[in-house]
Amino acid sequence: MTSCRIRQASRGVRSVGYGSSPLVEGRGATRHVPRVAASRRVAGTVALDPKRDRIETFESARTLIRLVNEAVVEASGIHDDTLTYDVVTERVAAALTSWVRDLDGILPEEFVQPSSRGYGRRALHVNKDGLFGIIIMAWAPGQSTAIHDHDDMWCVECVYDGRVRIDAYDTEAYGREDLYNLVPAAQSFGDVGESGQLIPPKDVHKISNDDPAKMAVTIHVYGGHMEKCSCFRPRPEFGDDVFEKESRSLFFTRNPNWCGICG
Ligand SMILES: N[C@@H](CS(=O)O)C(=O)O
Ligand SMILES: [Fe+2]
Repeated sequence: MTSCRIRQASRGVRSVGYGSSPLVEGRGATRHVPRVAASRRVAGTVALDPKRDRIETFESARTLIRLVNEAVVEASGIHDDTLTYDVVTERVAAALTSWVRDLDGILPEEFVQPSSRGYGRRALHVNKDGLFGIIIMAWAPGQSTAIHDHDDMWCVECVYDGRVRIDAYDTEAYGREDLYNLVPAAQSFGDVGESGQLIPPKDVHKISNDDPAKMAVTIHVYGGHMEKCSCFRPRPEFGDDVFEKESRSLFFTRNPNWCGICG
């Protein structure tokens, strides 16, 4: 459950967006090269200063956290019946889009690395009062989620790099508590700087990077600490569109190469 004091009033899925990013071979692993701020691109070349760039990415990430915090806290502090999930998600979506597009936001490179064990999932920030969490996801070509929900939390997703596909589903009771008919409801694609909202109970979806060659990176803001969600497993013995709902724990991607002095 979200600890956000925001009343749910409407629901829906809106499209997200993505762009392109190169993959280069690093030492022993494929390395994803983060986007470079547009202001640093000069006639197709980039003036690189690795140390300055590195510091700049953390400064930029702090700006992202501040903008999201302002959007959520302002919306949460208003005790008004007219305030809905729509308000907070729209404010957060505007903050994310503005950070990516207008501010040329750039993330520290460890957040955008692919993982061979499924899409990369790394926490950038968890609000100390449990109001929201910002998770960065890195999608290698072909990687995707299972069909899942968001444990009753609102969510805003924004494309930072590449392009993702979002498949949304409607759920219908099947006649047994843990079984549901899933009906494909909407398919959309997100490009760089585009944001989309997912508001329960209309939040059953799957995200994938179906580009065969390009990475995608997305920024996800949830209305709390999301430590579990429900996944929907096909149960063809009951019918082609019948799925069983199962609770799953969510984990963060670990990369042992991050620590240079590990014993
Ligand atoms: N909800 C997924 C990513 S997405 O499909 O919204 C996760 O937290 O890993
Ligand atoms: Fe999700």
